[in-house]
Amino acid sequence: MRTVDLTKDFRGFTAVNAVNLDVADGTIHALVGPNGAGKTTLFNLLTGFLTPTSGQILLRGEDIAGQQPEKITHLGVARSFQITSLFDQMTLLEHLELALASPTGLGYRFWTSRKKLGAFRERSMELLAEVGLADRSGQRAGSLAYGQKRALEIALALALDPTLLLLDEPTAGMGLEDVDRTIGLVKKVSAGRTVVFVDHNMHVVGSLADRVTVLQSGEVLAEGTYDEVRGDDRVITAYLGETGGETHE
Ligand SMILES: Nc1ncnc2c1ncn2[C@@H]1O[C@H](COP(=O)(O)OP(=O)(O)OP(=O)(O)O)[C@@H](O)[C@H]1O
Repeated sequence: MRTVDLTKDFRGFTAVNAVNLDVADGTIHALVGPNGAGKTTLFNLLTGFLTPTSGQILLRGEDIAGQQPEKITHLGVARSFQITSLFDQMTLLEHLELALASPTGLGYRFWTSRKKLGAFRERSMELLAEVGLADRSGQRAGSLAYGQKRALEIALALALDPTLLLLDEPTAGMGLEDVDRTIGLVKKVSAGRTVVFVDHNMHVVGSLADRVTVLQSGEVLAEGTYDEVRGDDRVITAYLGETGGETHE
C-alpha cells in the first residue's frame, strides 16, 4: 500500500499534507508523531472514513482514495479501533460469529438465525485462539480485563481476513505486562499480512516496526528503521517540543 501526495484539508487547515507513505507488503509499519501530527486523520483516509482533498491511496495498484469504508473493507483493509466498540452483554463467541456473518449480509438479523450463525463457530473459535481468548469464548465481553478487550477487538478485525491490518494505538492505556503480550500478539497476527499501527510507546514501536514513518504537522518528517529515525535530529527536536511527555522508552 502506498499513498501519493495524500492531503486532507479541514476548512483551510491542512491536517495531512502531501504525504507519501510506502508500506511494503508483509511488513509491520509504525506511524508515530507528536499529538496532532495527523496520524488519526491519515488512518481515517486509509479506511475511507474521510475523503482526501487530493492525492492517491494505492492498494495493489488500485486507487482507493475516497471509496466507501465498506468497499475498502472488501478490498482487504481492516482496522482495530482505539476506542472499545464491544457489546458488554454479548459473549466473545457471539462477537466473532456476528463479525463473520456480517460480510455475508446476515448482519443485524442475527438473532433470528442462530443456526446460520453456528456455521461460523469453528472459524470464530480459531480466531479467539489466535488472540489467546479461546478459553473465554462463552464469557460476556463486559467481564474481560482491558487488555483482553483489546485482543478481542484485534480478533474482530481479523474476522474480515484483511491483507492490510490497521491498528490504532494497540497498547494505549495498558500496563507493562499487557503491552508485552500485545507486542507478541501483533507479531503473531502479522504473519502473512501487512500491518500499519499508530503507537506512542517507543518500546512497542522499536519491538515491532520494520519501518517507521514520523509525522509532524501533517507532513512526513522522517522515515526509516526505528534506529534510523530515533537518531534523527529533526525527530528528537519534534519530540522534545512536545509537552505531553507520552514517548515512553
Ligand atoms: N474533523 C476535523 N476538523 C478540523 N480539524 C481536525 C479534524 N480532525 C482532525 N483535525 C485536526 O487535524 C490535526 C491532526 O489531528 P489528528 O487527530 O490526525 O492527529 P494525531 O496525530 O492522530 O494526534 P493524537 O496523537 O493526539 O491522536 C489536529 O490539529 C486536529 O485538531
